[in-house]
Amino acid sequence: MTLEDLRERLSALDTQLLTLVAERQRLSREVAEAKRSTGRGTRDYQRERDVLMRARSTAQSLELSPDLAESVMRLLIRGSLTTQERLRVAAGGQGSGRSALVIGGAGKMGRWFVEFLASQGYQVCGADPAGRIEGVSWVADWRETALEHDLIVVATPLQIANRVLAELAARKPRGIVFDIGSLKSPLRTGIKAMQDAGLRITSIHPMFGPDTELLSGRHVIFVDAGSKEAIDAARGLFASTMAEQVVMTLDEHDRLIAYVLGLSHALNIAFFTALANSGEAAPRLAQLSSTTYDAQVDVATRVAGESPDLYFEIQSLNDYGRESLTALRSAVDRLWQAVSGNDAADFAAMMRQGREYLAGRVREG
Ligand SMILES: C=C(O[C@@H]1C=C(C(=O)O)C=C[C@H]1O)C(=O)O
Repeated sequence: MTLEDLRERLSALDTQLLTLVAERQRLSREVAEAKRSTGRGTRDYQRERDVLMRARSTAQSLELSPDLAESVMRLLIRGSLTTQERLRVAAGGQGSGRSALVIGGAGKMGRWFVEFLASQGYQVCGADPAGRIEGVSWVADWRETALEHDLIVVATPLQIANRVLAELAARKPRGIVFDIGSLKSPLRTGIKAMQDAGLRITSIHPMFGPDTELLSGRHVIFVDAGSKEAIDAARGLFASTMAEQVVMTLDEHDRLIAYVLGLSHALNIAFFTALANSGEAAPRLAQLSSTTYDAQVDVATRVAGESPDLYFEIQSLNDYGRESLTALRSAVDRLWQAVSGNDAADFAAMMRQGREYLAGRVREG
């Protein structure tokens, strides 16, 4: 057989494989329906384990790599979970007959919320001078609307969000209002103005990016701003997803985020800055690779591609931001001391402490 013949056979096989994948996706939609009618949850870890174990043993008998089989099955399970979650969100949606306004609707997370709310049956209006989404009713300036919506989502950059909340407090909308800011300290005065006006305000932080399709394994943080009705409604929006809900206070949120976002961004910024300043070594590094270096470069590349304005806000506007940066500086100092002082014992102590700490927080893949 020629190379062309062989490739033709491969292409035919690929079509067959994808036809089967489509069939699997169709069946998983039926499974979603069966689970919903019997009141069962979407995700079933036991079943997933069985599917993966079965794939591994089938692979073995076919002389195929069990790791390859497992990776393929993980992708397929992810695909079917995404489909099932979407169906459940649509079926469980409380938006029918209700309206929502997304202020900052053309931004990355604003768009995510426009689509998420529309999929729950909300009549969504976007407000953003910077752009619009085709097929969605839109105003450039939210102040032009009568603010009669059942739900108002504030999805603008942080400092604007604080001003929007303060202005909303003066307009006294009857609906439930929440922001989706990555930090809450810069929103303190806006949230307080809403509380003082007796309005239904809460504050949420979806811990995922705008490209996220499957919420399983993701967290959504809900900050209690004193209105039970508002926090319950916001939590209700995510009830039919598989996202994990966490409730905390404003200060607790920012202290944790100083590490979860602040520290990890800072570490990557320090990493690529050190690399970029490495002079002659830099071009040669590109030709080498090691597992750790490649993985770190991947993360750093994503960080370097993010918005400098947002990332600066995340560092500078957090009341607790200096705490995590100081922790990073002390850690680098200690490493410096251990290495330059030839202190192998302290170096080993750092490694051991890290291993023990990280072993306590392994997450499911
Ligand atoms: C399809 C199902 O739903 C989910 C997806 C699975 C899969 O794609 O194999 C397995 C378990 C569930 O988490 C199911 O429960 O069978």
